[in-house]
Amino acid sequence: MTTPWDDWNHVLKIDPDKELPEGVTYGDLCATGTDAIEVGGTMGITEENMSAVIEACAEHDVPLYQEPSNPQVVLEDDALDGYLIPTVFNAGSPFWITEAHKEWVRLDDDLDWERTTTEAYIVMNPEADVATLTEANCDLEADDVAAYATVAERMFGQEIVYVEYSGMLGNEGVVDAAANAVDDATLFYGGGIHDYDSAYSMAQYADVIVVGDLAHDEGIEAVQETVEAANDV
Ligand SMILES: CC(C)=CCC/C(C)=C/CC/C(C)=C/CC/C(C)=C/COP(=O)(O)OP(=O)(O)O
Ligand SMILES: O=P(O)(O)OC[C@@H](O)CO
Ligand SMILES: [Mg+2]
Repeated sequence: MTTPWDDWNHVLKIDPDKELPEGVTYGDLCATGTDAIEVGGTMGITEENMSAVIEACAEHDVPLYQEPSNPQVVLEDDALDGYLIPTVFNAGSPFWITEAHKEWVRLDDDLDWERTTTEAYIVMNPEADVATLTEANCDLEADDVAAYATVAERMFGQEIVYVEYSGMLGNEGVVDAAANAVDDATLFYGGGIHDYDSAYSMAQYADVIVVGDLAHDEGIEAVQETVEAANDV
């Protein structure tokens, strides 16, 4: 089976709760050469701020995905190419593994399964909002992460395994181990990518690097450098 993310090297994650640098537009971000835009964040996400970003990006020619942090903010919008739904494999509470998902399915009997895919998160930065929210056990060695990645792919049939260091640059050995542990699944890496070299270092192992805060903190040229690195590996 081929999936859109088979061909991706770079994803730009836009947080609807964060501002853009002065003079930067969503259109500029869409035109950085990134392979896809993911709209999502952990805290402060509402239907209003989500739809504002999705509307602004929809006018531009780049694949557009929503990454909802809870069922209440999922938007039905034809401009979206799909929904990437997190499930946190090392969460401390089952709510973030399957329970939020159960509630979503219970409350919506008309889900768009064709456009819905889960992402098997392994959350690694204990300081990140996503770690606090999900009570993730981030005290993991490379072999733990590799085993989670294998469980995600082989036992739970996950197409996307996501090593998430949101807010900090991760450990290359950990990402390498995760890469070696998956076969067909697409490995996403995100966290702390801030320039060409950091992007290149993680793109050596991950199939797709995800760049987030850089777009909000630095702007276009910095993001373009990371796109270049992702495509140079
Ligand atoms: C069932 C549905 C529709 C949703 C549930 C989805 C789940 C399980 C979400 C839990 C994990 C989560 C909140 C993912 C959101 C994406 C993410 C990891 C964003 C990065 O977050 P941080 O960088 O930690 O947070 P901020 O940038 O918001 O501070
Ligand atoms: O914001 P950064 O640290 O780039 O992380 C990107 C992404 O993995 C967050 O979910
Ligand atoms: Mg963040």
